[in-house]
Amino acid sequence: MFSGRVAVVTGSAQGLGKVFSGVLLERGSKVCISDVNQSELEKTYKEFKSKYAENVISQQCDVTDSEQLKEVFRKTKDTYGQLDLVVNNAGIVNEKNWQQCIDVNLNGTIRGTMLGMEYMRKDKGGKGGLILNMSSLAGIFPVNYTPAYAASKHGVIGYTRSWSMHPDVVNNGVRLVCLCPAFVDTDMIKMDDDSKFVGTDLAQQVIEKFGIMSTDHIIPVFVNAIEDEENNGSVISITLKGANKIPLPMP
Ligand SMILES: NC(=O)c1ccc[n+]([C@@H]2O[C@H](COP(=O)([O-])OP(=O)(O)OC[C@H]3O[C@@H](n4cnc5c(N)ncnc54)[C@H](O)[C@@H]3O)[C@@H](O)[C@H]2O)c1
Ligand SMILES: CCCCC[C@H](O)CC\C=C/C=C/C=C/[C@@H](O)[C@@H](O)CCCC(=O)O
Repeated sequence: MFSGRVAVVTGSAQGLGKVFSGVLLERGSKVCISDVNQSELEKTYKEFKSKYAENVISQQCDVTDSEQLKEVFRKTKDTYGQLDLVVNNAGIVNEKNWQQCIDVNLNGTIRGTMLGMEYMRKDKGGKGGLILNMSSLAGIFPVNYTPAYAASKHGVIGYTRSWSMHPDVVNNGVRLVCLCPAFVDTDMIKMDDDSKFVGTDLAQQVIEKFGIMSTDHIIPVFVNAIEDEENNGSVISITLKGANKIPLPMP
């Protein structure tokens, strides 16, 4: 299931993207890691390269820049000859610069999804595959201290679910899944920047309610989404209590 498969993971210099890339490499996949943060990307690349040799390549990429993202896909296909998995993981929290928040989280995911479909659809020369989009519990609940972030993550769910129901996509072997974790122990949840939230105290209260998961907590759900080839269109919440498929709300 993993051995010999080829993946693109955005925002993979650190945090969940780095963890996901490590999981794939450990299981024998080939991975193109990419991130806007060149210095952190270089460090992660060196670390992975020493363990996984030619199974890892790296390409700096800001997901708000279509040409840079296209280059990630081009390089991956040129190097490994195929593409089987796209993890649209790059994300930020920034309520002051809410435009950037939407552009990275939602538009970046849309760009990555479109490229993923272009490279993996059977009618376009691909072999089918999985597009795994990172949403959040903030894509399911309203979040009063990060409204733009919540909007971006709600958008990721709507976008992913919509394509997963399109016959041209389903019939050409591409499936799409959304992961929606609560708080995970990465730099994202650090209260280190006033521009992130509109009310750090409000954020703190919700973090206390949900607790903080280790990145390890997310791995089995990530692995299962890849292994379960029947899984298309799922939106999966992940909290300390476990993982649950969120049913479609009916009007
Ligand atoms: N940590 C959490 O509590 C949590 C919970 C739910 C969902 N998520 C989502 O998981 C994903 C990963 O977040 P994380 O917790 O690992 O955060 P993180 O801040 O540790 O990592 C995010 C990575 O994305 C990169 N990035 C930021 N802007 C980018 C851009 N324009 N182009 C390319 N890369 C960019 C960063 O440089 C960083 O390496 C995000 O989509 C986030 O919204 C995180
Ligand atoms: C502060 C860090 C910002 C990063 C956000 C991460 O993506 C994680 C967001 C995770 C969960 C947020 C949930 C918020 C829910 C509340 O606003 C509330 O509505 C939930 C109420 C649920 C209940 O009462 O059962």
